[in-house]
Amino acid sequence: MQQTIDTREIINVYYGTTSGNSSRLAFQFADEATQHKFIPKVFNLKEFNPDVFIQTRLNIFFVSTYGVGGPTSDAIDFNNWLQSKDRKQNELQGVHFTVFALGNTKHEHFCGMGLKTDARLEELGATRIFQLGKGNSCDETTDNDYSVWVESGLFTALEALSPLVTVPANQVQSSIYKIKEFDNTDVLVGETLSFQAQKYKDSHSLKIIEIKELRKAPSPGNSTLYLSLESQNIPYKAAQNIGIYPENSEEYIQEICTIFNLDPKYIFQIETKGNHPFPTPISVHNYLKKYCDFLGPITKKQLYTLSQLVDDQQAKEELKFVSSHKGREEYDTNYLQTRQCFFNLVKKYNIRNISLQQLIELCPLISPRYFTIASSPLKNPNKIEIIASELLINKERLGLCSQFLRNVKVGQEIKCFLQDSAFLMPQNPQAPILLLGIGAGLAPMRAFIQEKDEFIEQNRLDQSPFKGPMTLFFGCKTMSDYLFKEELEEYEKNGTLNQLKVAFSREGQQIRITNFLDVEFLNQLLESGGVIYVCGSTQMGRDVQIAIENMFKQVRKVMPYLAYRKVNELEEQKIFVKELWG
Ligand SMILES: Cc1cc2nc3c(=O)[nH]c(=O)nc-3n(C[C@H](O)[C@H](O)[C@H](O)COP(=O)(O)O)c2cc1C
Repeated sequence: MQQTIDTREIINVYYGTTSGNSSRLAFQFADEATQHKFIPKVFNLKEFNPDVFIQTRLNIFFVSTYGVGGPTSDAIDFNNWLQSKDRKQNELQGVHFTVFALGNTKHEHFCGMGLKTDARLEELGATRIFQLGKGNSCDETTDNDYSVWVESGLFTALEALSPLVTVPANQVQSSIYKIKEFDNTDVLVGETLSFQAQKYKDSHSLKIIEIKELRKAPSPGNSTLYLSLESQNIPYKAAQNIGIYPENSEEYIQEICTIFNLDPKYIFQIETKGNHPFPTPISVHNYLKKYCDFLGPITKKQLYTLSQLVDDQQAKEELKFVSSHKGREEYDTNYLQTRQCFFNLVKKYNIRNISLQQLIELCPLISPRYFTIASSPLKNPNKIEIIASELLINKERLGLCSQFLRNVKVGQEIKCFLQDSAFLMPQNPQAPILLLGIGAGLAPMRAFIQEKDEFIEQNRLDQSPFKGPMTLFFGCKTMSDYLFKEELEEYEKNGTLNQLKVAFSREGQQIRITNFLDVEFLNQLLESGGVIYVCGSTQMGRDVQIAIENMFKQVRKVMPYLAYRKVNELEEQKIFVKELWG
């Protein structure tokens, strides 16, 4: 008898992102849609194809807002297409859509891009399936806002539009990818890669020319590496961002191969009707090394699959529960906050029956890790320098990138790409500059100092973007964490830095750099057209924000409720520039 299967329609899931929030939610939605028996297909908006869009009934958009209510760079072409005057009235009739808009209430045009997308789709005749959702990153509630939105009836609305149908099993692509052994006689046809895989393929391979430890007494999790990469004439800017693709270590690769009984030398190709997730033919070893993220935060799709495979009944129930919407709090507290990953759980539950094909469908691609370049191309035209602090997860294992960087060797090439950071040169070259950095947050500050120093060395200070006085306040725990001590002191001695102050938070008087931010000092700096650059932890960013608010309240007598807005205005005018993490 022919086997049948209950299924719903295809849903196209589009996302436009810069820092990954939209893509994370798009993939999370896809996992949840699969559990509701839909067939989701996720696309970055760079891959947006109007013909595919118009022919697909169900569409969901996850779009973030940047600039003045504008799109992310990967969504610019889509936005131009959608907003173009060439669009005809009712051109999108028959298309059904819903939008989840991402933004931050600290910005004036909160969720502007999502709002514009939602309104324009309706204007062109598309039918809204469900009301627009908004995710606010101000207090990091985006994920919760998403959950609340979904729970307010998104799947009920989708299911009402697309009832279950029973079809012969062979008509449904139960899996997006099919694995096929690579046969040398195969004629290779150029594959279309997914957006992320194409980005990886297009990235540079830069050779490591030097690696050294910057701390005097490093220990696991308390180590800061300096890496110098051959820039191969690739033009770069001081304090630009560099995205580095980490790779899994040989020990982990071997362990995964043993657990799932995979032959690392097996070479395979992928058959798919969609885009290829990574370039093939490829060996299992290279797939596991370069692409398979089995150490990242556990996804709901992975938890659901593990619940199907685990033998223990209690574990089965728990995994199923946390993969569902009802279990979202437990998922957050017990799995995300404790940094559980696929690799750990597979070992914990002794799960061995996962095929290569399932692994490819379950594990996302390894994503790039971003660093801010710590050198100036003017001083170092042939090399790009990076400072990388090690990350220890749960006090027991190094993060994927930390492991990768700890094991790389001089001469090895690493995959990376460059992109602009928030640290742009000041608009007014005469502006006094205040640089505030803690730990590896010294990177962009060092790049700017080097840039100024080189202009001075070349006797061209009049052409420099940093003609005004430059001050650096650097924060670290102890004297042994004082990065580039001699170099920074030399910059102060030769006058590149007009002032250098270092705050040791665990030594002597235990001070933080915010202790240096006297309200009168800040007022004077800003009155003389100064610019403040901050790089470090989110907590430090908040502390600096509070120090500036205090200046507005105490010196300029601004009403307390307006002080916060005043600091936001400084941010919008690029007078207060920050790049924060963690
Ligand atoms: C430079 C910059 C500009 C931003 N501009 C806006 C804005 O105009 N309106 C808004 O609502 N959010 C704005 N945001 C907030 C982002 O949209 C929000 O953090 C979002 O969650 C990022 O999503 P992503 O990780 O997918 O890129 C901005 C964020 C940055 C870093």
